[in-house]
Amino acid sequence: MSVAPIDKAAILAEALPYIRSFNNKTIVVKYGGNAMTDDKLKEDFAKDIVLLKLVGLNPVVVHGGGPQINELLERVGKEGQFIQGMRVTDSETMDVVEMVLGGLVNKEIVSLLNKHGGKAVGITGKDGHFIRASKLFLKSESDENIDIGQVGDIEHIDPSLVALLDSQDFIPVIAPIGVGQDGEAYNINADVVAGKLAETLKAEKLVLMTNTPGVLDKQGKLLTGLTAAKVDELFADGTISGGMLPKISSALDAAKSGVNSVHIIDGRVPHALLLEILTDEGVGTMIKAG
Ligand SMILES: Nc1ncnc2c1ncn2[C@@H]1O[C@H](COP(=O)(O)OP(=O)(O)O)[C@@H](O)[C@H]1O
Ligand SMILES: CC(=O)N[C@@H](CCC(=O)OP(=O)(O)O)C(=O)O
Repeated sequence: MSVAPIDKAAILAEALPYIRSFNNKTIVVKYGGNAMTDDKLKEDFAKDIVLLKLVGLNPVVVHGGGPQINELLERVGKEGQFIQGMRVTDSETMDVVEMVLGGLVNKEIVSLLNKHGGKAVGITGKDGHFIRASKLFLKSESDENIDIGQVGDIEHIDPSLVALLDSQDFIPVIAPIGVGQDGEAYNINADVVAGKLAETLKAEKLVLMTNTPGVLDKQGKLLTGLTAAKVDELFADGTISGGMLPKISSALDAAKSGVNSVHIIDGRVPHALLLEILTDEGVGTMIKAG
């Protein structure tokens, strides 16, 4: 479909108020492993991030890689297991998680951003000890601890490394791995890292990119706006499950902690990020604290 020149100009002009009001503001973008499937989409994502940086915003990328971890686990004869949306992580799985998140996925995103003119730097929470974590225990329905291995609960995020990179025009690309007291690695859900980082950096926006149009109701209809009360309802009646559980909890925590706007959007839609940030187009689900 070709767009008339006057319409193209109108679309560009529509971006001006957004570029102005987000000037120098931090935007945390979580790039989910499920949204990373297609090469063309990955290129488009990288171009969008570089464009945001060059027009004066401060994008910070946190990436996942759940499906990519599953793929390598399968190759070594292991099957991924999840409880409440969190991967059960024994020490062998932790090695695979570090290889895939800290190595393959992180460096692929860094390369793509740099190919399109960005100055991306890939880091994990071990770098400068910037994400400190301790062992996470999930709770059963009868309030008993469930041990899922080397999965981390974030104790503290030090914003100075990310701020330093931002100040020198680098784009931080963060793998969700935390570090414990004795230097041990912890696997942390990427949505949890993105939400906590957005809070710590006092980000203007948190955008979670995934593989659904947003949060769907039981009939599969998109819910464009969610409040805390509605989220409780959806948790209670089982509308939200699997990977959407930590995603919504993190989104809501970030909204409650002062992140101005929090969105879950469909990373399979080309340039969904630009549509969300620089146009009047509402895409996906917006999560509000109230
Ligand atoms: N109510 C819901 N609306 C949309 N997706 C949901 C819902 N409940 C569970 N999901 C699941 O959550 C998935 C997204 O979470 P996840 O697989 O962790 O993706 P990502 O890798 O992007 O973090 C969707 O693909 C879908 O299968
Ligand atoms: C504890 C836990 O579940 N960690 C995740 C980290 C990666 C992730 O969150 O990836 P997505 O965003 O693609 O789902 C995992 O091991 O899969």
